[in-house]
Amino acid sequence: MLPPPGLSIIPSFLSAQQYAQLEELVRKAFNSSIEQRGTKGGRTPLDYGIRFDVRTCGVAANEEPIPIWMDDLLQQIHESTSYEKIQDSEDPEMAHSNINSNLSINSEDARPLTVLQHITDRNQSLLPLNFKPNQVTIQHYPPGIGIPPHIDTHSCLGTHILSFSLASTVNMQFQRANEDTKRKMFQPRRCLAENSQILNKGTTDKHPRKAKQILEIPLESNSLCIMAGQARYAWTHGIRRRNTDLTPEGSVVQRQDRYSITLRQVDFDGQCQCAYPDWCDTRNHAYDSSRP
Ligand SMILES: O=C(O)CCC(=O)C(=O)O
Ligand SMILES: [Fe+2]
Repeated sequence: MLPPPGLSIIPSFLSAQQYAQLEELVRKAFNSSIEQRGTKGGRTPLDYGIRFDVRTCGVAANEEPIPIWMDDLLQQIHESTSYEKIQDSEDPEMAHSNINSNLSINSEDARPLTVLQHITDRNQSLLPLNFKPNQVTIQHYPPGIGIPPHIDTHSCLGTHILSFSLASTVNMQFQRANEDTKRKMFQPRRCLAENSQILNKGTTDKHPRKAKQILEIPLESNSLCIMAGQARYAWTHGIRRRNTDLTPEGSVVQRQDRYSITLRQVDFDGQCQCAYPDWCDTRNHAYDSSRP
């Protein structure tokens, strides 16, 4: 099983100094925030630029601008657009098609796969030239906490979803969307599973669901994960609620406090043009994005 076309993971994204500075400021933002909106299934989100509500999957205005201390990260992301062959980037799946790997089928209790060494060719464009995130969410995941499998809302959240990881490595799971995904996505509260998931203390599922083809990929600190194409529109991503993960070599690692910075380009009137109508709220009229 290959990783979803359109997925890129860039390790050591910032210089060591820039990374250390950013991690300190992210921790500080949580400690000093007077405006914490409570936790979402154990995660604490802080939104900048525009507010994204993971429960309704909608966006709303937000007074808090993207802080200037994120400038190094934004600048480095901007530089990721300036690789050559920009003109080829219209089809993000092509731009990412050479994630070359020896990946194999993975089930929930198998070892995770790694794509950290499968970096997109630097001669390919990772992001469109006009990519400019206007919505940033920082999340804190204490050990044992995850995020249910989901596809970021098609209509309002743009063609590329970025996630920068800090502090702890965590395994992210990717799965091709299916009927079950559709049912969950277009029900009144898409992330209903959030609070009903059982905290799994083990490294792997006690009762792995058979035939579930799930790719598990470690996201190391200071790595940038870019989801485009199928990875963004037609595969779910999520993090299981557990205290430990397996490395690709099979060792058990204890999770630490993890932070992530998700960056998106929001279009309030967005009409998604993707090729995956099954998972698309623009095409699926049962979905009402104005729902509270
Ligand atoms: O924490 C992460 O790396 C991903 C977060 C995410 O998928 C989301 O907020 O939509
Ligand atoms: Fe997401």
